[in-house]
Amino acid sequence: MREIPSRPSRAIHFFDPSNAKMAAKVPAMAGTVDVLLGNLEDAIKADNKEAAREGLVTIGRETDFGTSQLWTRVNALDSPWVLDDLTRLVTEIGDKLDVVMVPKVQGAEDIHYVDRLLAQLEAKAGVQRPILVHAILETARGMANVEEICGVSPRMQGISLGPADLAADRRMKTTRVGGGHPGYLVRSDAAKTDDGYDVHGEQTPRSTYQQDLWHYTIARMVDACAMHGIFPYYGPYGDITDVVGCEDQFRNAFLLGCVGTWTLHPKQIEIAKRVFSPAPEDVEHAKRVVEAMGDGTGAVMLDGKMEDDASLKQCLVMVRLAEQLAEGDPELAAAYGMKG
Ligand SMILES: CC(C)(COP(=O)(O)OP(=O)(O)OC[C@H]1O[C@@H](n2cnc3c(N)ncnc32)[C@H](O)[C@@H]1OP(=O)(O)O)[C@@H](O)C(=O)NCCC(=O)NCCSC(=O)C[C@](C)(O)C(=O)O
Ligand SMILES: [Mg+2]
Repeated sequence: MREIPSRPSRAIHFFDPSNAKMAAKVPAMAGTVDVLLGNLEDAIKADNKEAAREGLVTIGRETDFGTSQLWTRVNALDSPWVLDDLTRLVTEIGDKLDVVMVPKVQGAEDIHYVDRLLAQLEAKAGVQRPILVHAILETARGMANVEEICGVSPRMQGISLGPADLAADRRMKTTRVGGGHPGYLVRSDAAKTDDGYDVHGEQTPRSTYQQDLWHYTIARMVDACAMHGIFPYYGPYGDITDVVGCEDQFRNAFLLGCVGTWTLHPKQIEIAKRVFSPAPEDVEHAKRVVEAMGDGTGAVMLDGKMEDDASLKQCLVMVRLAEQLAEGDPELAAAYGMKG
């Protein structure tokens, strides 16, 4: 495989295959979510690890996933479960499994190990197409090695941010699973008063703006992925009830270059699909720029703004993403004025 297939993956929807109620919902979700991910790692009770693995084997065998991809998140490489996770899943449902997500990746050696093991198991099981690998960025060492991790194997499909483990490993002082923090802010300067500076804002209030705790991490992850032609994703937004904060965090990641995010609860799926599909008005504008730029060289004025070779490239990113999403979604195709 020379190029990682680019398929829509706006929402990577997590489910617990050992939870009968959740598992029962999966067949009906197939075809409506870009990625369905059977989670075996954190959030699955230790006593349920085997039930989750076997539950995923059953779901994998019995479900017609339609246009959805099937991914899994296996247990960590230093856990007692991962060897059985990989062995059982590849030999039983390897032909259905698109991507294996590996948690707590520290460096190239972790991906080498998974790559070799997958190759051995695929050969043993007669799986005809390579199963791809996705790493979660959730340790400081993984972060320091992110460029190397992205380029270490032709199986590397992408990287997601793991904000909870990463925060703990870095000793950040947030206890939230992703999202911002009200204490991480900047404050405007104090106003000058006759007797000095009004540092307490008693006469002139000092405005504050919350900043994005994850900006550096996501931006660096996006660069590392782009450099190696693989795909970056935001991760979980743990405050399920805060749909507004969730949408904002997802959109920041979309604007910075991420192609998708995780969804932990059904109500986050619609948010992810909306945010990671470009807005129809942005696609419309991008199409007008492409049209106006003719052979793609030189500079033109459109609505009072300069457009040139570089802005044309920005617009092509938007148009190509819209085309890809329109292909499988008649509603989006209509909104974008494209062929479905
Ligand atoms: C948050 C929880 C406990 C709330 O679960 P709940 O049952 O309390 O929620 P609910 O609102 O009452 O659920 C409504 C209905 O939706 C169902 N439901 C609920 N969730 C799902 C789902 N995902 N997929 C399919 N169905 C779902 C649920 O079964 C229920 O069905 P019902 O109407 O028939 O009673 C639950 O949604 C859940 O367990 N979600 C997945 C959590 C998960 O996978 N966490 C791990 C990823 S984040 C992580 O690991 C960190 C990271 C990256 O590693 C790092 O930053 O370090
Ligand atoms: Mg984690």
